[in-house]
Amino acid sequence: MVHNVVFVLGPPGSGKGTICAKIQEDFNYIHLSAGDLLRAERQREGSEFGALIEGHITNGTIVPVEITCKLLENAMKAAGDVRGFLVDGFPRNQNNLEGWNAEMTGKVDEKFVLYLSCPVDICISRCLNRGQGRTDDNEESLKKRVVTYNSQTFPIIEHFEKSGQVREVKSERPVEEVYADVVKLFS
Ligand SMILES: Nc1ncnc2c1ncn2[C@@H]1O[C@H](COP(=O)(O)OP(=O)(O)OP(=O)(O)O)[C@@H](O)[C@H]1O
Ligand SMILES: O=c1ccn([C@@H]2O[C@H](COP(=O)(O)O)[C@@H](O)[C@H]2O)c(=O)[nH]1
Ligand SMILES: [Mg+2]
Repeated sequence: MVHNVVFVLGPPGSGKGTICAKIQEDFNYIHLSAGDLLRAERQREGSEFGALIEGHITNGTIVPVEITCKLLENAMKAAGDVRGFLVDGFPRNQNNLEGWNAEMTGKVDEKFVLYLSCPVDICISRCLNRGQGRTDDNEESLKKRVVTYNSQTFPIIEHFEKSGQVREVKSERPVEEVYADVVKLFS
């Protein structure tokens, strides 16, 4: 079975999780946040990757693709028959992209990349006020996450842009305005 996939990318705090939750509710797409899957794996008793994942999350660096891709693939297999998957926060660097392509080519139909663009100062302020107790929502980790985003993730968005796959939605606006533009891409 070939699964429809929409990648959702943008800086930390740009609203990826918020928008994906709304799409999931309205369009029978399943939201798979790579970060959430890694946080769950970090907490899983007996996981051999817990300490490694924690180190990467705190430092804003990127977990090797073998781990993240396996978590995503397992979640997709477990979901059953749905319209597609919103893969939130992945692929984040060249390693992620190459590993995903090696493992998933032929198993997925990549529809487009939803790029939520937002100025970094707004994103940082949103993360600092998110109130979810994330270990990486502090000034120090956020600085590192932004460096990683600019140096490794933005080039991946540029890569997709070159093949015409990117749909940019400006997400510094109120959620309902952002979502109204996103809906047009799924309708
Ligand atoms: N358009 C918006 N306007 C104002 N606040 C927003 C908007 N979108 C999201 N937020 C808020 O900003 C915070 C970050 O949003 P969210 O968790 O969706 O971002 P994210 O892109 O998934 O971040 P991360 O990459 O860190 O996981 C949350 O507290 C959310 O409620
Ligand atoms: O594909 C991924 C996704 C996430 N990470 C790590 O998790 C944190 C948090 O990710 P969010 O998308 O903000 O929830 C991120 O900074 C990375 O350390 C990853 O390695 N690979
Ligand atoms: Mg998120």
